[in-house]
Amino acid sequence: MDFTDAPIDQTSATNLAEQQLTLALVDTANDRERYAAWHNVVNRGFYGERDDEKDVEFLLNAGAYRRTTGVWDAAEAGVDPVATVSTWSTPLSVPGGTVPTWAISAVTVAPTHRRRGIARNLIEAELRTAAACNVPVAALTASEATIYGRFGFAPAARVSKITIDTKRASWAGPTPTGRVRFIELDELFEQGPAIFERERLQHPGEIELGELLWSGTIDYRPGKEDKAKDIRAIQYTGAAGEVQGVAAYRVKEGSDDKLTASVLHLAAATDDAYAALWRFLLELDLVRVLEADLRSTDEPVLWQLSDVRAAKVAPYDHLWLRIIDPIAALEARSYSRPVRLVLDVVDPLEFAQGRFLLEVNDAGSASVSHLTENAPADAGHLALSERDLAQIYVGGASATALHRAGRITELTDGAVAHLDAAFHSPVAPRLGIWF
Ligand SMILES: CC(=O)SCCNC(=O)CCNC(=O)[C@H](O)C(C)(C)COP(=O)(O)OP(=O)(O)OC[C@H]1O[C@@H](n2cnc3c(N)ncnc32)[C@H](O)[C@@H]1OP(=O)(O)O
Repeated sequence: MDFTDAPIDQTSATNLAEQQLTLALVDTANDRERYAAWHNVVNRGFYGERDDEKDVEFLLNAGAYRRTTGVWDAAEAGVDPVATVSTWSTPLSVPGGTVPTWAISAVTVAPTHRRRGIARNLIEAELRTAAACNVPVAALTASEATIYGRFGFAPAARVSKITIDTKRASWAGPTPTGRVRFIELDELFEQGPAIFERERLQHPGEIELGELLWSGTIDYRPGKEDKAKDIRAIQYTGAAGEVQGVAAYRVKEGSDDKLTASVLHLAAATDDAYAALWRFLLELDLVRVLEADLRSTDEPVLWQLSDVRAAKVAPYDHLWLRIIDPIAALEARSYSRPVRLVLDVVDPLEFAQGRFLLEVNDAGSASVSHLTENAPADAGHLALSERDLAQIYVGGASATALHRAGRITELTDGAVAHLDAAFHSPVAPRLGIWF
C-alpha cells in the first residue's frame, strides 16, 4: 500500500470520536478551502504568520503529495481543524544506502485542546499507518526534546551550529580552480535540490528534498521576493562549467554591532565546491562573524581554518528516529565490521519488540531474523530499548556511551564493543534541514 492510499487509522479515529473529535485526511487535490485552513492552523500552532493567496498556491503545488491529516471538533464552527499532522514516505540516507522512512511534520494541537491525548492519538496513528505501509522507520525534527521519547523516538543524528570569528581565522584549505558567482534567488531555488540530492546520499541522516522543504531551508518562496530582499545566493561551477554547489546567506548587524553573515544553507556535491563556497563566505569584507546552523558534528571546514579556536561549535539533537520494523531497518544499512549479535529489543508500543539475530558478513551486508528461542551461544548478546536502537541506527550515537549510561545491557562480554564497531559510520550522520 502506498502512503497516499492508506486509510485513516481506525484505533485513533475511535479514541478521538469519544471526545466528539473527527480524525480525517484533507483532500488536497479538491478541497482548497480546507487545505488553506489546515495550513493556517499549522502556522498558528508554531506562532507564524497567516498565509496569503500566493502562499496557498505554492503550498498546494509543493505540498499536495503528502498525507495532510487533521482533527476537527464538531463543536467548533468553520473548517479550521483543532490539530494537524503532515506525513509522507521518503528515503532516509543510512550507511551504504537508503531506507524508506515515514516523515512526520507539522504536529500541532490548538491551545484550546491541549493535553487531552490528541497528539498521542495522531502520532500513534502515524506509526500504525507506517507499519501498515511496510515503512520500517519514522523520522521527525522535534520542537522540544521532551515530547517524542514516549513514542519510541530518539535523537539519532546531532548537528552543530558553527560560529566563526572571521578576523581571527584565515583560509588554510585548498584553492579550487572553479568559479564562484552570484545567482538570483529563482536560480538558487531551481538548482539547490539537485545539488542537495547528490550531497544527501553521502550523509547518513538526510532525507529527500522537494520544493517545499527547500523553500523553507532558504527562506524563499517563488512569488514572495519581497520577503527575501536581504538574501544573497552564490553558485560554484567547476572548470567545465558544471554547477557543483550553491549557498544562500544574509548579512546583518549582530548583537554587538559586528556584521554577521548567516548561512541559510550551503550545499556542495564536491569537495571543491565545499571549499570554494566556505572560503567565499569566510572572506566577505566587513563581516566579522560567520554563522552556519544545521552543520555536521564533524565538519571539514574546521580543518580548513588557520586558527581552529576561531570556530565555536555547538552541537544539539536534530534528527529523531523511531524503528518500526527492526528486520527491514537493520537490513537496509551496511556495517563497518562483520558481527553476529542477538538484540533483545524492548518496545512498550510493541512495534520493534522481540529478539533479533543480526548477522553481518565480510562485505558489511546484514541478514536479520526474528528469534523465538534462546540466543545461540556463539553470538554476542545485548538488551536494549527501541529508543536505544533508534539512537545508534545511523551511527550517530555510541553504544558504549549508552551502555555506560545504564541504557544498553551487555549480556555477553564484549558485545557492546562489537555493536559499536559494526554500527560506526565513517561520515558523521547529519540532517541539514528542518522538516
Ligand atoms: C514533528 C513536529 O511537528 S514537532 C512540533 C510539535 N508541536 C509544537 O511544538 C507546537 C506547539 N505544541 C503543540 O501543538 C502541542 O502542545 C503538542 C503537539 C506538543 C502536544 O499536543 P497535546 O495534544 O497537548 O499532547 P497530548 O495530550 O497527546 O500528550 C501526549 C503526551 O505528551 C506529553 N506532552 C505533550 N506536550 C508536551 C510538551 N510540550 N513537552 C513534554 N511533554 C509533552 C503529555 O504530557 C502526554 O504525556 P503522557 O501521555 O506520557 O502522559
